[in-house]
Amino acid sequence: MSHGWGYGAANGPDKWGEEFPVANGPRQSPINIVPKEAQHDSSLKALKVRYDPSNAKGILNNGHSFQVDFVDDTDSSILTGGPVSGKYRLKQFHFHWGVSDDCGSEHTVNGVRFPCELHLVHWNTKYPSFGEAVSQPDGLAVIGVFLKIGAANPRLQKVLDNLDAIKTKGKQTTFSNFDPKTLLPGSLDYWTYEGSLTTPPLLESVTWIVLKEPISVSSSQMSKFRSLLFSAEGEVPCNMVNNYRPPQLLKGRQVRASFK
Ligand SMILES: COc1ccc(/C(C)=C/C(=O)O)cc1
Ligand SMILES: [Zn+2]
Repeated sequence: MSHGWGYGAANGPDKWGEEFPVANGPRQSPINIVPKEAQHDSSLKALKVRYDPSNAKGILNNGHSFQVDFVDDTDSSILTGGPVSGKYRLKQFHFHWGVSDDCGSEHTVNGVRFPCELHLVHWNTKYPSFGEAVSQPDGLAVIGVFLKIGAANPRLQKVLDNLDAIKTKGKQTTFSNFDPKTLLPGSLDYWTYEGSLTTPPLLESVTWIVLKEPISVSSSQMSKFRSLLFSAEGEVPCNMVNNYRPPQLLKGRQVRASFK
């Protein structure tokens, strides 16, 4: 690719393999989840997340999505249990969404796409930093949460209220006192499989934990996501939509379910 990766025809997911050959690797994400083919594994533990709202630091338009970054220099916001061993620290969360309500999620369920998907990115504290963990096969654990059109979500709105301040690529603002646990559904039942980052560098370092139960988002709230721009201030405006990678080949991987 002559210019940075993105989601357009010239630099989108079909082109990423030119610069990032692991795009065609054995454990790429996202995938289509087929519940009937996901085996219940009774040895899977319940997911445990404990986040300290004071760890929330800032919110950034990174030109591909927007992310909320967390202070990760202590074990105050961690994921334990579930399919992982040890402690994984929360680094950031971000979203993927479509140009309309009929697409946007990265994982699909029986081929069904949701309008949006939340990713909470955690790194394994057996490594000294996120930067070290991101290239290790057990380096990251990402919780994926589907968003389904329904009632407006007041907890999500606390995040969306900050998007006007980060409309263009590179803009960031402070974002404090927020507990990402408020974005999780009532049930923490999950599917899990071994996969990868879904954006370049597409490193195969992620234990995916995809929650079965979606959270709600209104169509009006989805329009707020779509008000962001991929482009920087002063550039030709390009709406930030369809920032999702389509499902990748399973290549023999097993998807396990924490529930019957
Ligand atoms: C080292 O650079 C990185 C770039 C992106 C990511 C993530 C967290 C990608 C994704 O969410 O798919 C990590 C590291
Ligand atoms: Zn993501």
